[in-house]
Amino acid sequence: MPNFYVINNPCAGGGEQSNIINDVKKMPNIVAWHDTKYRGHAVQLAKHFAKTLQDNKAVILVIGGDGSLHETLNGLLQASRAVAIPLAYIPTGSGNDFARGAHIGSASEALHHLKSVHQSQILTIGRIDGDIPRQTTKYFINSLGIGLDAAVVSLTNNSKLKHYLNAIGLGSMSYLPAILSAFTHQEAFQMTIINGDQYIQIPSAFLVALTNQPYFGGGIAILPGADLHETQLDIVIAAKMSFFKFLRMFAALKKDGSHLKFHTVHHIKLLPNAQIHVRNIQPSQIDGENLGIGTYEFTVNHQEYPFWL
Ligand SMILES: Nc1ncnc2c1ncn2[C@@H]1O[C@H](COP(=O)(O)OP(=O)(O)OP(=O)(O)O)[C@@H](O)[C@H]1O
Repeated sequence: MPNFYVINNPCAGGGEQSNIINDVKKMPNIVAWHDTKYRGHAVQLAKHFAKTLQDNKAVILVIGGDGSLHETLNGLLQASRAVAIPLAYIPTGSGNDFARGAHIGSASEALHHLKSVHQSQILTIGRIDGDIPRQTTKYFINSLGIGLDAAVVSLTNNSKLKHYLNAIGLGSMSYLPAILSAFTHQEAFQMTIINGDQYIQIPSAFLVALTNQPYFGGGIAILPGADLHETQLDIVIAAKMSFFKFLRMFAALKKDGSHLKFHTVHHIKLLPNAQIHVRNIQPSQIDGENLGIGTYEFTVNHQEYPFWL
């Protein structure tokens, strides 16, 4: 039986998950419990665990949304520990895209499933090095977006509507009004991708999603065929289009994933050390968390991480 070291975001999903929290607390193998107290706290807690834990049965159990899982993964990897500590997860956020991609279901299903896991499994995560927009290394579990989806994340995370929709169990719907608002303000921008020996120029990018799994934005299947087990990352780029065409593309995405056949949508499988350059100032998001605005010049790679799922 693993020893669970818990990082719980009490504010995830609007803080409406007290029943699940009580059930998790009853598990006999919880050896440490930390509630996050501020944005970024999970990074510090995870880094501390990675630097100090000497328990070879340790598993870090994250309870929260994609943002808390993202922070924990980054904290664990920033500590450069020789042997990685596996990550378990119970989704209590608003969007819960990782839970969808990993097929672990709702919080109660994930808790039920967690009790039957006996070993970790290796999943792929993304790693970016460079100016994003500041010089740094970051890891993502779901996606990194530049342009429209990042503007949507920024509007959603700052909206009161998310709070109200969370309260009535419709948190994942909170992205829809933001999509409509962001569309009217988002300008097209130029980007360059160096992928192996291919030099690809996109003159009027609008939405850029570097993705590790099918979902982003609270259940939007941007790349239906993607798989967390696949040792590869993809990039989906939508060029600027009319609002009418955007609605048609969105309808195709919702219906059967045929948005990828639109000539305004590009899908590229990324090779190791792919380089992304965006010289216009744009917003960006990583796993649903705002990264701010800036220009971009970074390298993308995939790597493995053990998950207790
Ligand atoms: N005590 C806290 N007070 C305020 N913010 C917090 C606290 N603890 C964590 N956070 C921040 O809350 C943000 C959102 O967390 P999280 O992603 O877990 O939930 P969510 O946004 O509801 O879910 P999802 O990302 O799946 O939509 C993160 O940036 C995290 O750092």
